[in-house]
Amino acid sequence: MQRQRIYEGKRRRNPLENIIEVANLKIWDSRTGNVMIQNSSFAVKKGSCLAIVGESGSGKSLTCRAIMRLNKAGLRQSGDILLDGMNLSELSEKEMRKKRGKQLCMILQNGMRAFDPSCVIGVHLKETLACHFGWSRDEITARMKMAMESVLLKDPIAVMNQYPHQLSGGMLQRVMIALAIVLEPDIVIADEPTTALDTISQFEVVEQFIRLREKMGGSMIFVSHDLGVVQKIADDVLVMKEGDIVERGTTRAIFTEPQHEYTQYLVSTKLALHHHFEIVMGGVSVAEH
Ligand SMILES: Nc1ncnc2c1ncn2[C@@H]1O[C@H](COP(=O)(O)OP(=O)(O)OP(=O)(O)O)[C@@H](O)[C@H]1O
Repeated sequence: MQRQRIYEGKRRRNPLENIIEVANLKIWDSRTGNVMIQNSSFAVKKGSCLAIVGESGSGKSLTCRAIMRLNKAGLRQSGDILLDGMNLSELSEKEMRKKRGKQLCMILQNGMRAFDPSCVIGVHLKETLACHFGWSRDEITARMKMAMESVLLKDPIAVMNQYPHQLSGGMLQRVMIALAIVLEPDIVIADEPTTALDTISQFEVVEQFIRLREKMGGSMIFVSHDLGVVQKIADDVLVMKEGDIVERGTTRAIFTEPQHEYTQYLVSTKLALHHHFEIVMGGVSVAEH
């Protein structure tokens, strides 16, 4: 059924329910023949947030990078990835570059890796935005300033004049979120965006992600180890284990009635850890909801 719809042409005529559809995704290492993702199919509904959870090495990042077509050389992928009905697997690298940033925006685990270390943040932001929009430098600065203020970055102009290494991990993630606000992509893919941060920055950055969703009304894939955060931000959850999707469902269903033994294990252990985090932060425990 899903595959049939995929081959109706590059773009379907009817308004679609899903912003992303992944069908029969397989990822393997062409050098060793090792298959990391066997056969993965899932969809992200328009305007919703899909969380991908699972232990380290379960294939979450490979899946995200496959959507962006950014997996490292040597890794191959097959299957179909539709963005609003358009099959990304059929696009040339040049066409794909136009989609990245403008329509598909990825926020990485480590902000330091996202920015060019040799130039100040503002240069990177201007180059990125100038490549997608015909805005003047002043217009770009004004839009970025407004977005940066909205994610509570004080003195955006000073931030734009600093090098990545001069900013904290939390600040860099907020700059990335501000950039996503300006880019207004069809979907934001956030791959463990809070993992590299200290506890206080994690808390603040998650709040900004929640606001980003409210602002964009947008679609999101949110990869996280932290099920407490997932419970706050996601509408639906995919659970991955060793390259397979072992369970999927609404966030409520996953947390209240996990079916798979592995999901039951994740929910019980991770919520216990998050409970500790909430106590340390003085917030309300998710377990109390
Ligand atoms: N460039 C690569 N070449 C070969 N194998 C890779 C490559 N990148 C990832 N893998 C392997 O693919 C599997 C899935 O990795 P992936 O990074 O997607 O896991 P993950 O679920 O995102 O884990 P983490 O939470 O630690 O980021 C792992 O076994 C990993 O070693």
